Amino acid sequence: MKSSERILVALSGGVDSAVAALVLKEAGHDVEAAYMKNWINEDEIIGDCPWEQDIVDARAVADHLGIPFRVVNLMEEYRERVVAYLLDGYQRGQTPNPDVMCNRDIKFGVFAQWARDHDFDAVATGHYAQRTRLDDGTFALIEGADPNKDQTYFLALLQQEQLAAARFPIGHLAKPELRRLAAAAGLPNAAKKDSQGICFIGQVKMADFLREYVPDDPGPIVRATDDKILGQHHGLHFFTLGQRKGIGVPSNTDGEAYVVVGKRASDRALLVAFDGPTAPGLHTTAAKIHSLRWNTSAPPTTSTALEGKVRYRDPRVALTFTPDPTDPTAATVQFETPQRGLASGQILALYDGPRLLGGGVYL
Ligand SMILES: Nc1ncnc2c1ncn2[C@@H]1O[C@H](COP(=O)(O)OP(=O)(O)OP(=O)(O)O)[C@@H](O)[C@H]1O
Repeated sequence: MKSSERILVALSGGVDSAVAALVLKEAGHDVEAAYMKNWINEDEIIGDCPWEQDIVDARAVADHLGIPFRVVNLMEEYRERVVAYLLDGYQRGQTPNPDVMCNRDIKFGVFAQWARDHDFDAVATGHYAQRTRLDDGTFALIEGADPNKDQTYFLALLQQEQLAAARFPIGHLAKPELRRLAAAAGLPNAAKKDSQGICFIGQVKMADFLREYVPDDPGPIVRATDDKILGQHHGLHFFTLGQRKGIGVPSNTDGEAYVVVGKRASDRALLVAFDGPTAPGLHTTAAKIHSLRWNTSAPPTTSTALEGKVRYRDPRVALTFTPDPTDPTAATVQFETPQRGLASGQILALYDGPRLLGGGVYL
Protein backbone atom coordinates (compact mmCIF):
# COMPACT_ATOMS: atom_id res chain seq x y z
CA MET A 1 0.00 0.00 0.00
CA LYS A 2 1.24 3.47 -0.84
CA SER A 3 1.74 5.62 2.23
CA SER A 4 -0.70 8.21 0.89
CA GLU A 5 -3.60 7.03 -1.18
CA ARG A 6 -6.44 8.71 -3.00
CA ILE A 7 -9.51 7.33 -1.25
CA LEU A 8 -13.20 7.86 -1.85
CA VAL A 9 -15.19 7.59 1.37
CA ALA A 10 -18.79 6.42 1.09
CA LEU A 11 -20.33 9.04 3.34
CA SER A 12 -23.85 8.16 4.47
CA GLY A 13 -24.52 11.09 6.77
CA GLY A 14 -24.04 8.79 9.77
CA VAL A 15 -21.27 9.05 12.32
CA ASP A 16 -19.42 5.84 11.39
CA SER A 17 -18.51 6.89 7.86
CA ALA A 18 -17.82 10.43 9.09
CA VAL A 19 -15.17 9.06 11.45
CA ALA A 20 -13.88 6.84 8.63
CA ALA A 21 -13.21 10.00 6.62
CA LEU A 22 -11.68 11.69 9.66
CA VAL A 23 -9.30 8.79 10.38
CA LEU A 24 -8.11 8.66 6.76
CA LYS A 25 -7.64 12.40 6.58
CA GLU A 26 -5.63 12.41 9.78
CA ALA A 27 -3.49 9.59 8.40
CA GLY A 28 -2.53 11.90 5.56
CA HIS A 29 -4.51 10.39 2.70
CA ASP A 30 -6.01 12.34 -0.14
CA VAL A 31 -9.66 11.91 0.84
CA GLU A 32 -12.85 12.76 -1.01
CA ALA A 33 -16.41 11.78 -0.15
CA ALA A 34 -19.53 10.66 -1.96
CA TYR A 35 -23.11 9.94 -0.98
CA MET A 36 -24.77 7.16 -3.01
CA LYS A 37 -28.27 7.96 -4.07
CA ASN A 38 -30.64 5.04 -4.56
CA TRP A 39 -33.93 4.90 -6.35
CA ILE A 40 -36.20 4.37 -3.41
CA ASN A 41 -34.98 7.59 -1.90
CA GLU A 42 -35.97 9.42 -5.03
CA ASP A 43 -39.37 7.78 -5.48
CA GLU A 44 -40.32 8.49 -1.89
CA ILE A 45 -43.27 6.23 -2.34
CA ILE A 46 -43.29 5.01 1.18
CA GLY A 47 -43.22 7.06 4.30
CA ASP A 48 -40.69 9.49 5.42
CA CYS A 49 -37.25 8.75 3.99
CA PRO A 50 -34.47 10.66 5.69
CA TRP A 51 -32.26 10.78 2.61
CA GLU A 52 -32.42 14.53 2.14
CA GLN A 53 -31.29 15.08 5.71
CA ASP A 54 -28.60 12.43 5.23
CA ILE A 55 -27.18 14.34 2.28
CA VAL A 56 -27.23 17.57 4.27
CA ASP A 57 -25.41 15.79 7.13
CA ALA A 58 -22.89 14.13 4.81
CA ARG A 59 -22.12 17.42 3.11
CA ALA A 60 -21.71 19.16 6.48
CA VAL A 61 -19.20 16.48 7.55
CA ALA A 62 -17.24 16.84 4.30
CA ASP A 63 -17.22 20.64 4.65
CA HIS A 64 -16.06 20.37 8.23
CA LEU A 65 -13.20 18.10 7.19
CA GLY A 66 -12.45 20.25 4.17
CA ILE A 67 -12.82 17.42 1.66
CA PRO A 68 -14.66 17.47 -1.70
CA PHE A 69 -18.18 15.99 -1.63
CA ARG A 70 -20.54 14.84 -4.33
CA VAL A 71 -23.70 12.79 -4.71
CA VAL A 72 -23.34 9.76 -6.99
CA ASN A 73 -26.57 8.63 -8.58
CA LEU A 74 -26.79 4.82 -8.61
CA MET A 75 -30.56 4.52 -8.73
CA GLU A 76 -30.70 2.59 -11.97
CA GLU A 77 -28.05 0.06 -10.93
CA TYR A 78 -29.66 -0.29 -7.53
CA ARG A 79 -33.03 -1.02 -9.02
CA GLU A 80 -31.55 -3.60 -11.38
CA ARG A 81 -29.32 -5.38 -8.91
CA VAL A 82 -30.68 -5.07 -5.42
CA VAL A 83 -34.36 -4.20 -5.61
CA ALA A 84 -35.07 -6.73 -8.37
CA TYR A 85 -33.28 -9.40 -6.33
CA LEU A 86 -35.20 -8.40 -3.21
CA LEU A 87 -38.63 -8.48 -4.81
CA ASP A 88 -37.92 -11.65 -6.74
CA GLY A 89 -36.75 -13.37 -3.56
CA TYR A 90 -39.80 -12.38 -1.55
CA GLN A 91 -42.11 -13.36 -4.37
CA ARG A 92 -40.56 -16.80 -4.33
CA GLY A 93 -41.18 -17.13 -0.61
CA GLN A 94 -37.54 -16.58 0.34
CA THR A 95 -35.85 -14.25 2.80
CA PRO A 96 -33.40 -12.16 0.78
CA ASN A 97 -30.71 -9.95 2.33
CA PRO A 98 -30.47 -6.65 0.45
CA ASP A 99 -27.65 -5.32 2.66
CA VAL A 100 -25.34 -8.15 1.69
CA MET A 101 -26.16 -7.72 -2.00
CA CYS A 102 -25.82 -3.94 -1.73
CA ASN A 103 -22.29 -4.42 -0.45
CA ARG A 104 -21.43 -7.03 -3.06
CA ASP A 105 -22.88 -5.29 -6.09
CA ILE A 106 -23.27 -1.60 -5.28
CA LYS A 107 -20.84 -0.27 -2.66
CA PHE A 108 -17.98 -2.60 -3.64
CA GLY A 109 -19.38 -3.10 -7.16
CA VAL A 110 -20.60 -0.16 -9.23
CA PHE A 111 -19.60 2.46 -6.66
CA ALA A 112 -16.07 1.03 -6.46
CA GLN A 113 -15.94 0.98 -10.27
CA TRP A 114 -17.03 4.62 -10.31
CA ALA A 115 -14.17 5.34 -7.93
CA ARG A 116 -11.66 3.50 -10.13
CA ASP A 117 -12.93 5.38 -13.17
CA HIS A 118 -12.26 8.59 -11.29
CA ASP A 119 -8.69 7.60 -10.37
CA PHE A 120 -9.25 6.65 -6.75
CA ASP A 121 -7.07 3.91 -5.29
CA ALA A 122 -9.79 2.61 -3.00
CA VAL A 123 -13.25 3.03 -1.51
CA ALA A 124 -13.66 3.35 2.27
CA THR A 125 -16.79 2.74 4.31
CA GLY A 126 -17.78 2.99 7.96
CA HIS A 127 -18.23 -0.76 8.37
CA TYR A 128 -16.96 -2.35 11.57
CA ALA A 129 -14.56 -4.79 9.93
CA GLN A 130 -10.76 -5.06 9.86
CA ARG A 131 -8.77 -5.71 6.71
CA THR A 132 -5.26 -7.07 7.10
CA ARG A 133 -2.57 -7.89 4.59
CA LEU A 134 -1.35 -11.49 4.61
CA ASP A 135 2.20 -12.66 3.85
CA ASP A 136 1.19 -13.72 0.35
CA GLY A 137 0.01 -10.18 -0.45
CA THR A 138 -3.70 -11.00 -0.29
CA PHE A 139 -6.10 -9.49 2.22
CA ALA A 140 -8.07 -11.02 5.04
CA LEU A 141 -11.19 -9.62 6.60
CA ILE A 142 -11.37 -9.88 10.40
CA GLU A 143 -14.33 -9.08 12.62
CA GLY A 144 -14.61 -5.54 13.91
CA ALA A 145 -12.85 -4.96 17.24
CA ASP A 146 -16.15 -3.98 18.89
CA PRO A 147 -17.99 -7.29 19.32
CA ASN A 148 -21.34 -5.49 19.52
CA LYS A 149 -20.82 -3.77 16.20
CA ASP A 150 -19.01 -6.28 14.00
CA GLN A 151 -20.42 -6.00 10.45
CA THR A 152 -18.38 -8.64 8.61
CA TYR A 153 -21.58 -10.65 8.16
CA PHE A 154 -22.75 -8.04 5.66
CA LEU A 155 -19.45 -8.33 3.78
CA ALA A 156 -19.69 -12.13 3.44
CA LEU A 157 -19.95 -12.15 -0.35
CA LEU A 158 -17.02 -9.85 -1.12
CA GLN A 159 -14.18 -11.38 -3.08
CA GLN A 160 -10.46 -10.77 -2.93
CA GLU A 161 -10.40 -8.15 -5.74
CA GLN A 162 -13.07 -6.24 -3.86
CA LEU A 163 -11.15 -6.43 -0.59
CA ALA A 164 -8.00 -5.25 -2.34
CA ALA A 165 -9.67 -1.93 -3.16
CA ALA A 166 -11.65 -1.57 0.08
CA ARG A 167 -10.71 0.25 3.26
CA PHE A 168 -12.42 -0.04 6.64
CA PRO A 169 -10.84 2.72 8.69
CA ILE A 170 -13.00 2.33 11.82
CA GLY A 171 -12.83 -1.47 12.21
CA HIS A 172 -10.37 -1.24 15.10
CA LEU A 173 -12.57 1.14 17.10
CA ALA A 174 -15.24 0.50 19.70
CA LYS A 175 -18.38 2.56 19.19
CA PRO A 176 -18.01 4.69 22.37
CA GLU A 177 -14.45 5.54 21.34
CA LEU A 178 -15.66 6.41 17.83
CA ARG A 179 -18.26 8.76 19.30
CA ARG A 180 -15.56 10.39 21.42
CA LEU A 181 -13.36 10.91 18.36
CA ALA A 182 -16.28 12.38 16.45
CA ALA A 183 -17.06 14.80 19.27
CA ALA A 184 -13.41 15.74 19.81
CA ALA A 185 -13.07 16.56 16.12
CA GLY A 186 -16.24 18.64 16.25
CA LEU A 187 -17.98 16.57 13.57
CA PRO A 188 -21.44 18.04 13.07
CA ASN A 189 -23.13 14.63 13.28
CA ALA A 190 -21.15 13.40 16.32
CA ALA A 191 -24.34 12.80 18.30
CA LYS A 192 -26.56 11.61 15.44
CA LYS A 193 -28.55 8.49 16.20
CA ASP A 194 -27.39 5.27 14.52
CA SER A 195 -29.37 4.33 11.44
CA GLN A 196 -31.25 1.07 11.53
CA GLY A 197 -32.10 -1.40 8.88
CA ILE A 198 -31.35 -1.83 5.26
CA CYS A 199 -29.30 0.62 3.31
CA PHE A 200 -31.81 1.81 0.79
CA ILE A 201 -35.11 1.68 2.59
CA GLY A 202 -33.72 3.66 5.47
CA GLN A 203 -36.30 3.80 8.19
CA VAL A 204 -39.08 2.19 6.20
CA LYS A 205 -40.26 -1.16 7.49
CA MET A 206 -39.85 -4.09 5.14
CA ALA A 207 -43.53 -4.98 5.48
CA ASP A 208 -44.54 -1.51 4.24
CA PHE A 209 -42.17 -1.84 1.33
CA LEU A 210 -43.54 -5.24 0.38
CA ARG A 211 -47.14 -4.06 0.67
CA GLU A 212 -46.31 -1.42 -1.93
CA TYR A 213 -44.44 -3.60 -4.41
CA VAL A 214 -45.66 -7.18 -4.08
CA PRO A 215 -49.35 -7.89 -4.73
CA ASP A 216 -51.26 -9.55 -1.88
CA ASP A 217 -51.54 -13.30 -2.26
CA PRO A 218 -53.74 -14.57 0.58
CA GLY A 219 -53.85 -18.07 1.97
CA PRO A 220 -54.63 -19.98 5.14
CA ILE A 221 -52.63 -20.01 8.36
CA VAL A 222 -52.36 -23.67 9.23
CA ARG A 223 -51.13 -25.36 12.41
CA ALA A 224 -48.43 -27.77 11.26
CA THR A 225 -49.05 -30.32 14.00
CA ASP A 226 -52.72 -31.06 13.15
CA ASP A 227 -53.45 -29.12 9.92
CA LYS A 228 -56.04 -26.97 11.70
CA ILE A 229 -56.78 -23.68 9.93
CA LEU A 230 -56.23 -20.84 12.40
CA GLY A 231 -56.77 -17.83 10.16
CA GLN A 232 -55.84 -16.11 6.90
CA HIS A 233 -52.73 -14.23 5.82
CA HIS A 234 -52.19 -11.61 3.08
CA GLY A 235 -49.19 -13.22 1.42
CA LEU A 236 -46.43 -15.65 2.27
CA HIS A 237 -43.86 -13.00 1.41
CA PHE A 238 -44.66 -11.17 4.66
CA PHE A 239 -43.32 -14.11 6.69
CA THR A 240 -40.00 -15.71 7.48
CA LEU A 241 -39.19 -19.01 9.08
CA GLY A 242 -38.82 -18.43 12.82
CA GLN A 243 -40.94 -15.26 12.83
CA ARG A 244 -43.16 -14.75 15.87
CA LYS A 245 -44.35 -11.18 15.57
CA GLY A 246 -47.20 -10.16 13.33
CA ILE A 247 -48.58 -13.61 12.53
CA GLY A 248 -52.00 -12.48 13.69
CA VAL A 249 -52.92 -15.67 15.54
CA PRO A 250 -53.19 -15.28 19.32
CA SER A 251 -51.16 -17.37 21.75
CA ASN A 252 -52.97 -20.10 23.66
CA THR A 253 -54.02 -19.77 27.26
CA ASP A 254 -50.69 -21.16 28.47
CA GLY A 255 -49.00 -18.18 26.83
CA GLU A 256 -47.36 -20.32 24.15
CA ALA A 257 -46.70 -18.20 21.07
CA TYR A 258 -47.00 -19.32 17.49
CA VAL A 259 -43.96 -19.23 15.25
CA VAL A 260 -43.67 -19.66 11.47
CA VAL A 261 -42.32 -23.13 10.73
CA GLY A 262 -42.83 -23.31 6.97
CA LYS A 263 -44.65 -22.32 3.82
CA ARG A 264 -46.67 -24.74 1.69
CA ALA A 265 -46.72 -23.69 -1.96
CA SER A 266 -49.61 -25.94 -3.07
CA ASP A 267 -52.27 -24.00 -1.12
CA ARG A 268 -50.15 -21.01 -0.10
CA ALA A 269 -50.46 -22.10 3.51
CA LEU A 270 -48.42 -20.43 6.21
CA LEU A 271 -47.44 -23.24 8.57
CA VAL A 272 -47.18 -22.33 12.23
CA ALA A 273 -46.58 -24.19 15.49
CA PHE A 274 -45.99 -23.35 19.12
CA ASP A 275 -42.46 -22.09 19.50
CA GLY A 276 -40.10 -24.56 21.13
CA PRO A 277 -37.41 -27.14 20.44
CA THR A 278 -39.94 -29.61 19.05
CA ALA A 279 -41.73 -27.25 16.64
CA PRO A 280 -41.65 -29.18 13.35
CA GLY A 281 -39.23 -27.74 10.78
CA LEU A 282 -38.04 -24.88 12.96
CA HIS A 283 -34.65 -26.27 13.91
CA THR A 284 -32.17 -27.85 11.53
CA THR A 285 -28.70 -29.29 11.83
CA ALA A 286 -27.91 -29.46 8.12
CA ALA A 287 -28.38 -26.98 5.30
CA LYS A 288 -27.58 -26.74 1.62
CA ILE A 289 -25.81 -23.60 0.44
CA HIS A 290 -25.55 -22.11 -3.03
CA SER A 291 -24.02 -19.00 -4.64
CA LEU A 292 -20.90 -19.38 -2.51
CA ARG A 293 -18.26 -16.69 -2.76
CA TRP A 294 -14.91 -16.64 -1.00
CA ASN A 295 -12.48 -13.91 -0.16
CA THR A 296 -9.72 -16.43 0.57
CA SER A 297 -7.49 -17.79 -2.17
CA ALA A 298 -7.71 -21.26 -0.61
CA PRO A 299 -11.35 -22.21 -0.03
CA PRO A 300 -11.91 -25.66 1.49
CA THR A 301 -11.89 -28.49 -1.03
CA THR A 302 -12.76 -31.28 1.40
CA SER A 303 -14.97 -31.52 4.48
CA THR A 304 -13.63 -28.90 6.86
CA ALA A 305 -14.46 -27.69 10.37
CA LEU A 306 -15.37 -24.00 10.16
CA GLU A 307 -17.61 -21.59 11.97
CA GLY A 308 -20.60 -19.74 10.64
CA LYS A 309 -22.93 -16.90 11.48
CA VAL A 310 -26.39 -17.90 10.45
CA ARG A 311 -27.59 -14.32 10.74
CA TYR A 312 -26.27 -10.89 11.67
CA ARG A 313 -25.79 -10.52 15.44
CA ASP A 314 -25.80 -14.28 16.03
CA PRO A 315 -22.58 -15.65 17.51
CA ARG A 316 -20.36 -17.87 15.39
CA VAL A 317 -21.34 -21.53 15.63
CA ALA A 318 -19.32 -24.64 14.82
CA LEU A 319 -20.10 -26.44 11.57
CA THR A 320 -18.66 -28.90 9.11
CA PHE A 321 -18.46 -27.54 5.60
CA THR A 322 -18.60 -30.08 2.79
CA PRO A 323 -18.12 -28.74 -0.73
CA ASP A 324 -20.22 -30.13 -3.55
CA PRO A 325 -17.76 -32.11 -5.70
CA THR A 326 -19.46 -31.05 -8.92
CA ASP A 327 -20.26 -27.40 -8.21
CA PRO A 328 -17.75 -25.02 -6.60
CA THR A 329 -20.53 -22.62 -5.62
CA ALA A 330 -22.53 -25.21 -3.67
CA ALA A 331 -21.99 -27.06 -0.39
CA THR A 332 -23.64 -28.75 2.55
CA VAL A 333 -23.10 -27.57 6.09
CA GLN A 334 -23.68 -29.64 9.19
CA PHE A 335 -24.09 -27.62 12.36
CA GLU A 336 -22.79 -28.95 15.65
CA THR A 337 -25.96 -27.80 17.39
CA PRO A 338 -29.43 -27.33 15.87
CA GLN A 339 -30.02 -23.86 14.38
CA ARG A 340 -33.32 -22.07 14.54
CA GLY A 341 -35.14 -20.62 11.56
CA LEU A 342 -32.74 -20.99 8.62
CA ALA A 343 -34.85 -19.53 5.84
CA SER A 344 -34.22 -20.07 2.16
CA GLY A 345 -32.47 -17.02 0.69
CA GLN A 346 -30.78 -15.99 3.94
CA ILE A 347 -27.02 -15.60 4.07
CA LEU A 348 -24.59 -17.87 5.89
CA ALA A 349 -21.26 -16.16 6.61
CA LEU A 350 -18.32 -18.55 7.01
CA TYR A 351 -15.45 -17.94 9.41
CA ASP A 352 -12.17 -19.39 10.55
CA GLY A 353 -12.17 -17.91 14.06
CA PRO A 354 -12.65 -14.15 13.67
CA ARG A 355 -11.59 -14.26 10.01
CA LEU A 356 -14.39 -14.07 7.49
CA LEU A 357 -13.74 -16.50 4.65
CA GLY A 358 -16.82 -16.05 2.52
CA GLY A 359 -20.47 -16.85 2.45
CA GLY A 360 -23.37 -18.35 0.62
CA VAL A 361 -27.13 -18.49 0.42
CA TYR A 362 -29.41 -21.11 2.01
CA LEU A 363 -31.23 -23.21 -0.55
N1 LIG B 1 -26.32 6.27 0.96
C1 LIG B 1 -25.04 6.05 1.25
N2 LIG B 1 -24.07 6.81 0.65
C2 LIG B 1 -22.76 6.60 0.89
N3 LIG B 1 -22.32 5.64 1.71
C3 LIG B 1 -23.23 4.85 2.32
C4 LIG B 1 -24.62 5.01 2.13
N4 LIG B 1 -25.27 4.07 2.88
C5 LIG B 1 -24.30 3.37 3.50
N5 LIG B 1 -23.06 3.81 3.17
C6 LIG B 1 -21.73 3.29 3.58
O1 LIG B 1 -21.85 1.98 4.06
C7 LIG B 1 -21.46 1.90 5.44
C8 LIG B 1 -22.33 0.94 6.20
O2 LIG B 1 -23.66 1.29 6.00
P1 LIG B 1 -24.80 1.12 7.09
O3 LIG B 1 -26.07 1.45 6.42
O4 LIG B 1 -24.61 -0.19 7.75
O5 LIG B 1 -24.47 2.34 8.05
P2 LIG B 1 -23.92 2.49 9.51
O6 LIG B 1 -23.18 1.29 9.97
O7 LIG B 1 -25.02 3.03 10.34
O8 LIG B 1 -22.82 3.64 9.22
P3 LIG B 1 -23.01 5.21 9.19
O9 LIG B 1 -22.98 5.64 10.64
O10 LIG B 1 -21.81 5.70 8.43
O11 LIG B 1 -24.32 5.49 8.51
C9 LIG B 1 -21.55 3.34 5.93
O12 LIG B 1 -20.68 3.55 7.02
C10 LIG B 1 -21.13 4.12 4.70
O13 LIG B 1 -19.74 4.13 4.52
